Amino acid sequence: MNIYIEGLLKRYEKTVLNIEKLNIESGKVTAILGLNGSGKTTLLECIANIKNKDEGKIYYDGIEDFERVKNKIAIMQQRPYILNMSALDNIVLGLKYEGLDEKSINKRIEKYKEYYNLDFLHKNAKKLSGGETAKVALLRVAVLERPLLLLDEPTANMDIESTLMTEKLIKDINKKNKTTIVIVTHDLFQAQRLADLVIFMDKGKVIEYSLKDEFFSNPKNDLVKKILRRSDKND
Ligand SMILES: Nc1ncnc2c1ncn2[C@@H]1O[C@H](COP(=O)(O)OP(=O)(O)OP(=O)(O)O)[C@@H](O)[C@H]1O
Repeated sequence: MNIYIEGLLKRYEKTVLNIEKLNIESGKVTAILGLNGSGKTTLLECIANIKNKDEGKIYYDGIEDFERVKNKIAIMQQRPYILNMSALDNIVLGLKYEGLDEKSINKRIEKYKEYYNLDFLHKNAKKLSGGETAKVALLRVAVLERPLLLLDEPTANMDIESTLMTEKLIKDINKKNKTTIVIVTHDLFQAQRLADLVIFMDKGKVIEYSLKDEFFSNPKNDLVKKILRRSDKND
């Protein structure tokens, strides 16, 4: 699903999002990087219509009416809302809601189970660790197989192995289902491993947006240059 954004403004006490034009390409993985408070989550949540924008337009495959496309979009939020039931029930709830029968649900779950050691599936999801909770939250949206998947720091609480498996899962979803994926991350290496395109945000604006290789080898913006130079020195 293609996303085209025009004149997007979001204000609280001050303006936190101010995007003149942004095109998120269909079928690609786009990583959003940026410092704390730069507007990454707000952008993702405006796209998912969780937050109301103050001004501007967002087109989904050319359609501006969110109601017509809402069933094509899934979002994993930074602080996912976990229901007081088993981990497995949390994961299958969306599929049940969509009216899938038990056989189709089991088939769908089997497809995604191989990525992690899910020995906590029958535990109450409220009692899971941070990393386990993140896996439930991610699988819950992955199994829906919607054309647009928005992921807000999905691996922030995961160990290295789980992070790499999550990246494999994200790549597989993108390749097999041609899903458009937008992922917010603080991990430059993750963006390097995963993304086709990279966006860098600062103070609510997109200050750099390019193909991944171009972003890392030849950034245009001074702040981005400085950050990439510093991360090189820390290697
Ligand atoms: N409900 C709210 N009320 C007031 N200000 C808010 C609200 N939600 C977000 N903000 C402010 O909007 C700005 C952008 O926040 P946002 O969460 O989008 O940043 P972010 O880039 O995702 O940050 P981080 O990397 O820390 O997750 C911040 O200054 C934040 O304090």
